[in-house]
Amino acid sequence: MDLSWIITALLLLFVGLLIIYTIYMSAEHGVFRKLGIPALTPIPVFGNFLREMMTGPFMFQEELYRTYKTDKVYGYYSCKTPILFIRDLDMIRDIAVKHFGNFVNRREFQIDEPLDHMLSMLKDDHWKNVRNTVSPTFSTGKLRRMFHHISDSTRTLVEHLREQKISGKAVELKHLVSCYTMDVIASTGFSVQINSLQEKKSDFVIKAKEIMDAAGRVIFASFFLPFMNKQWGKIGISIFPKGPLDFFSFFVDDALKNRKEVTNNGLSKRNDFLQLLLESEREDIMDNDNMSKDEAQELKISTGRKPLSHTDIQGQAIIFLLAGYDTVSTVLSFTLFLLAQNPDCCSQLQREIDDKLGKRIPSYDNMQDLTYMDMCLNEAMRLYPPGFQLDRVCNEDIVIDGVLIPKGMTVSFPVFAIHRDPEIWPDPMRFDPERFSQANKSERHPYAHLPFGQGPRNCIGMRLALLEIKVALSAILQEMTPIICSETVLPIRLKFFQMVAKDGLWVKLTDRAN
Ligand code: HEM
Repeated sequence: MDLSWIITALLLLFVGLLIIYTIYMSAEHGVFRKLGIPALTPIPVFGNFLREMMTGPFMFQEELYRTYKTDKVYGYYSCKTPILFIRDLDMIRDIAVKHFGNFVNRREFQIDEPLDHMLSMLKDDHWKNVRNTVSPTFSTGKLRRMFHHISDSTRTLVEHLREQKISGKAVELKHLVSCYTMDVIASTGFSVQINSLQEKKSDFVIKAKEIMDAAGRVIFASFFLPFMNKQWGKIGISIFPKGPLDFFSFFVDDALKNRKEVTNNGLSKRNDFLQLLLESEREDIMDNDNMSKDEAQELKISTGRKPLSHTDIQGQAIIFLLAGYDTVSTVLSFTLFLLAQNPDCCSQLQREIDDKLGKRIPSYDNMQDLTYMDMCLNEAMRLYPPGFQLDRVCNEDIVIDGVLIPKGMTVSFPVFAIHRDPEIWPDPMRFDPERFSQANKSERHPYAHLPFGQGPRNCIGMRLALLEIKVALSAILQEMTPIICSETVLPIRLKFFQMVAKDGLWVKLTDRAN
């Protein structure tokens, strides 16, 4: 055959595929017009994705929130997928709580096993079963038993900060605090003792970071090649880096094997997340001698619970790592930074700590009555919420408050924009913990503040997260004060796609005595 024929045939094939791809990617681009919902005008294939990428998700969310100021809901297209933003707080409540049964699942992303078994990704009854099984891990009794792990990691962090304070050097809070949260996860999750501040070469730290850095690739694959979802594995391509995933899968398998031997030999058990997952494999958990009556009761309530599969267990071990690392370090580092910027609030918080704790090492019980600390944390999470956009997928046509939401539609809560809405939060960029006093709170819509989401699918790790943050914050502020310094860059500018300060969160630490 003549070469020019081959080239023409290939060209035609390419153009044909391009047309099919364009039609496929743009097939749903008229949905908001049909529903009579205001929306951005999409361009073929990309929808409004390019605009979102150019503006960055934070600014994009705020821009739309301002544009559709008078609308309860409005839409945009994330490549192929229509996304319905819900601006109205009553509607958010209805979706997250009242009609939860119709909005159980989240938007699907392309991920490989065992990541597709992580709680955050599971659907319907599978999600319900795993959530019921994992929930007791975060009960008071369990958190109390994990507390010494948190205490130990806090001591390491404070010792390091003390050295920095003495040297008079500026510190970048996000980096330091991330090392702390990695240590806490390794110990509370897996009873692995690491010191990330010293051992930067620890396999655990390196592999965990590699997994977390792969998020961009997952988004790209899911948005532009949605028809390939679930197909990558079949053609031998792993969207997530295979090495670190295997590392964690083997790590979990190995730990589970050892634990089973310990249990079978009647030796004493570990108090960590992995141990609880292991126990969930067994159906005789109600008679487990390692549980308090309350905890056993909590489990009994979840009747019909099936034991978790091995892949389920691997998935939960990995989500424990992914969900608990960056979120906690973001909140803790921004809170310390905002306190450095607002010395009056910092002094008030230190007075509360002095009052409730004195110089004692923070204990589990002390953490429950630090009300001003709760107010500071809530205010920091208002300004810098790690979960800045939350979504649910509608599983049956439903009309809420006069708006028809069709089956399959992804609805999204614009948390970042709601948290900075001047009509809800006057002078929104000002750090003002008083916004969370009982009196001020009672005057506001309860769904105006959503740092941990809402309803049955909210953050399962909230209590552990707050405990970690409060213990570290108390121990640091008991003996030192963060202050802004010549290295501090203000105002805070966020990275394009992450809740991370572009220029770092630089402060100096001074002695309380000064
Ligand atoms: C300050 C730290 C944290 C923040 C701000 C945070 C925030 C969130 C948010 C906003 C959601 C989505 C909720 C929704 O859709 O309504 C979520 C879900 C989740 N979080 Fe957290 N989180 C934090 C720490 C943690 C920790 C420490 C863990 C576990 C160790 C954890 C585990 C999870 C899991 C498993 C889900 C998915 C729950 C489900 O789908 O049922 N989070 N988190």
